[in-house]
Amino acid sequence: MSSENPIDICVVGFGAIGTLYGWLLSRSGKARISAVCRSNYDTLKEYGVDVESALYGEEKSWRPYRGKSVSNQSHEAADRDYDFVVGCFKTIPDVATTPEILGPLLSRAKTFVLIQNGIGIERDLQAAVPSASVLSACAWIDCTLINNYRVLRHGDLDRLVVGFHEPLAQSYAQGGDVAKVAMKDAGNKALETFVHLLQSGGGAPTAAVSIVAERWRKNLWNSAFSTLATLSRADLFEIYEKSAWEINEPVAAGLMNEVIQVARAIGITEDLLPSTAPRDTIAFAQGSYSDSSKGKPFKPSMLVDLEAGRPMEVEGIIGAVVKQAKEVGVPVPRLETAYAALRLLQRRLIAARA
Ligand SMILES: CC(C)(CO)C(=O)C(=O)O
Repeated sequence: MSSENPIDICVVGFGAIGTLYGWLLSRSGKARISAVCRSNYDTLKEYGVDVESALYGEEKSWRPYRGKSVSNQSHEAADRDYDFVVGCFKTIPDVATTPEILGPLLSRAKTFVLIQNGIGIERDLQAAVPSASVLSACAWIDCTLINNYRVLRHGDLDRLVVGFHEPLAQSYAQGGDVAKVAMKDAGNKALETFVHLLQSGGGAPTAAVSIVAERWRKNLWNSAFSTLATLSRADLFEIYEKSAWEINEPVAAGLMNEVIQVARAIGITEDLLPSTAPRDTIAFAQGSYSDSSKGKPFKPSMLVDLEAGRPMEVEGIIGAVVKQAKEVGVPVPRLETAYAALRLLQRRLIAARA
C-alpha cells in the first residue's frame, strides 16, 4: 500500500461479493481491508484467495490486510475505528438483523455501505446508527468462491450502482436544517470517496441519483427471476428455453409490473424508474440467457442458497414489497403467491439450521 494514511475498511461477509469488492478496494492502494469471514476464515488465513476475474484480471493468494473470524458476531474486528464498514452478508432479517450482525462495529464507524439485495434493507441500520451515513449498492455480478474458497471466479459482468440514503428525519430533528445539510454533505462526500476508491482499484461503479429507485429497479430482476428459478429449481437457460419462455414471459412481466405499481404508489416517479424498466430487465436477461450454447447455466443466489440448505433473502426481495403493497393498498396477487411459497421453503431451511 502506497498511502501514508490508509483508509480503514471493514468488509463484513467475505463471500464472493465481499471478496471481489474488498479486493478492488485494496487494489486502489489507498485502503486497507479488514475482512470478517465465516466459513472461509481458515483458508483465507493460510492460503489467501486466488482471484480469477475475466473483467479485472488475476491475482494469486491475495490476502486482505487482516482477516477476522465472524464466530464472535464481528467482535474480533471491533478493535478499532473504520472509515467504512461494508456489509456484504445476505440480508436475512428473519434470522438476524443487520444491527445484530454488525454488533459492536456499529459504534466503530460513521459510514456504512450495504452491498446487498432487497428493498428497505437500510432501514434498521439507519435506526440503529441515526447519526451515521448509510450508503447502499446494487450489484449485478456473477461471481463464486470455488475449490473450498481458494478461488474467486468472476466473469465479465460487474454493474455496481452506489448511492447515499437520505438520513431519517429523527436523526437531524434537534439540529434542524443545518444538521440536515451537514448530514447530507457527509453522506455525499462518503459516496464520492467510496466510488473513487473502487475506480482507483479498476472498478466502474456508478453513483445513483436515487439509490432507493435503483433498489426497486434491481428488485424487478430478483422478484421475477430469483423467484421463478427458486420455486422451480431451474437455471436461467431453462427459464428462457423457447417453449418454456412462452409461459414464463407473462409471469415474469406480471411480477415485475406489480413491483412497479407498488414503487409508484410509494412515490417513485417515472423519471427515476420508468414503466419500460420491466421490458428492459427482461431484454437484459434475454441477451445473456436465451442461447444455452453460450456460457454456463446461471442460478440466482436465492436458488444457490436453497440448494446449499441456507436461508434465502426472501424478506428483502419479496416480503418487503408485499408489506409495502399492503400499506398503500396495491393488490399484488402474484407476489403474494410467490411470497407464501418461498416463506414455506424458508421455514424449512431455518428449522433445519436451528
Ligand atoms: C442479479 C443477480 C443475479 C446477481 O448479479 C442477483 O441479484 C442474484 O443472484 O441474487
